[in-house]
Amino acid sequence: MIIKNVSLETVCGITSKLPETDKPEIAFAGKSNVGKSSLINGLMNRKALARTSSSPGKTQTINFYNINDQMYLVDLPGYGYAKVSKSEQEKWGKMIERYLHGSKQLKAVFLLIDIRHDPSANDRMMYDWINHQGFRPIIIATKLDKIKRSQLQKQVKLIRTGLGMPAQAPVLPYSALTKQGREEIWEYMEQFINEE
Ligand SMILES: Nc1nc2c(ncn2[C@@H]2O[C@H](COP(=O)(O)OP(=O)(O)OP(=O)(O)O)[C@@H](O)[C@H]2O)c(=O)[nH]1
Repeated sequence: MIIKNVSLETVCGITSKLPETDKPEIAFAGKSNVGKSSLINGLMNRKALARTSSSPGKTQTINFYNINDQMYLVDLPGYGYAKVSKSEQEKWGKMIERYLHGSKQLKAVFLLIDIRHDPSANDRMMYDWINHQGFRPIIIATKLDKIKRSQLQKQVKLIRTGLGMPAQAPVLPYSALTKQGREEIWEYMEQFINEE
């Protein structure tokens, strides 16, 4: 997709009413600090519209980015950040559930996993949960530039096994530094957007 204009259209806090948009939505989930804001900025060709930070746990809102008045990228709050209280995390869990369950326009959910690490218990829970909500999560393995090329297959396999993924399901590696993988992710997103 050629990005002509993007804007942060809606920011939802924990008690906000979720918007009912009339354009396809693609959502992004992942644990705090996995590189979600960096990915969303990269997909939008923007340096810093989505907040990036080295202090994790900042994104405690659901953000709707309008792309070309054609679709929305939906940034879900990062999970698993220890400094956010259990009760707060539970509230967010319910809010995300409300969104996944309630959105009429949600076409796909991408789940981000750091390519260097085994998926955590929280990652597995999120993966199962997205499945349970009726979506097939597409995995994006972030921070590709942090591993050697020779480690790629091994790390992808760790992610597959760790999440219990079916053989054909894709794992899309991405680096926010080099933008490697950006086109493949857009190709996937466009398939979902064009699907009826
Ligand atoms: N080397 C490298 N660093 C990355 C990459 N993606 C993100 N980072 C860094 O990882 C840190 C976290 O990135 P963010 O994009 O803020 O992560 P987030 O998932 O939005 O984090 P939360 O706000 O906690 O939800 C930042 O210091 C980024 O610069 C990547 O592909 N390569």
